[in-house]
Amino acid sequence: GMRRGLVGAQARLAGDKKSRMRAPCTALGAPSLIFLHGISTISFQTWLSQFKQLKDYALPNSSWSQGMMDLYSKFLEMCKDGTWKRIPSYNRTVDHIPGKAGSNEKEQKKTRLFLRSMDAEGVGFEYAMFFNPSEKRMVCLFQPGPYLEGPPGFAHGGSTAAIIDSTVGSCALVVAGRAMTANLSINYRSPIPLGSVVLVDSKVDQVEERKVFLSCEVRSIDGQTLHAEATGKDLAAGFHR
Ligand SMILES: CCCCCCCCCCCC(=O)SCCNC(=O)CCNC(=O)[C@H](O)C(C)(C)COP(=O)(O)OP(=O)(O)OC[C@H]1O[C@@H](n2cnc3c(N)ncnc32)[C@H](O)[C@@H]1OP(=O)(O)O
Repeated sequence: GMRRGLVGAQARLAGDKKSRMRAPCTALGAPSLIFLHGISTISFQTWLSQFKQLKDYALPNSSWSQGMMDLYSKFLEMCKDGTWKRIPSYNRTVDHIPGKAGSNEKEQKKTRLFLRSMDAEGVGFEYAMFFNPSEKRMVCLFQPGPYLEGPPGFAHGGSTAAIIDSTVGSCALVVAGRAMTANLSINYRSPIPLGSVVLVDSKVDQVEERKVFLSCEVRSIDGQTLHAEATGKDLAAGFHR
């Protein structure tokens, strides 16, 4: 139903030459409001994002291994009943903030989300996140590329810290609203081979006023290898008083 609604909306927009001629610059404004009816907010935003040219980087590309693709499909399947939600990923933090997406302010144009700083596909951080609201759990499918090397053939500890921080941080963000990582403690248990796929699995354990306590494990797909474990504390809001 949702898909049919979108296709219908696009067809109507494309076919409505009169309104396009009358107001070519308001394709995002008035006409889109008409189509809001009957379309869920999320799918509407997804549909809208194509006009704002926001590229979602958490979608499969040719660098993804079969293991990454299989895992991604498995999580997409688990999204169907609403248990899990796919989290889109843009290359600027500001585009994740509702109401600020697609903002063209000069200064913001120059910034990039650290994990999306490499343009070539597959060389750096390839990842996709899924959120489970009832478990307050954020899982990140992560395939480290060749430019994240630390020890020969293995991921740099800083890159592991970065993906853990982002996963834990996104989890805190979704659960508690605006949040900053105040503390992150990582134990590295076994090196992560470059090009392999691991699961970064984080959850909120406790919330005490502004303090959000999180834990995280990085494991191989089969769960047999523990690569890293971490605990973190995020502080929600208040930091921008
Ligand atoms: C959806 C997709 C989106 C995708 C979007 C992408 C997501 C990316 C996420 C990236 C996440 C990051 O990298 S964040 C960037 C890295 N982090 C930072 O730069 C944070 C730098 N630090 C700070 O700005 C500040 O220290 C804060 C905000 C963390 C805390 O300052 P504050 O707000 O003034 O709080 P403060 O009064 O000091 O402390 C409040 C209480 O917390 C405790 N507390 C404070 N700091 C700590 C600490 N490090 N460890 C333990 N406890 C602490 C205090 O003891 C106190 O407890 P009590 O006395 O009340 O009991």
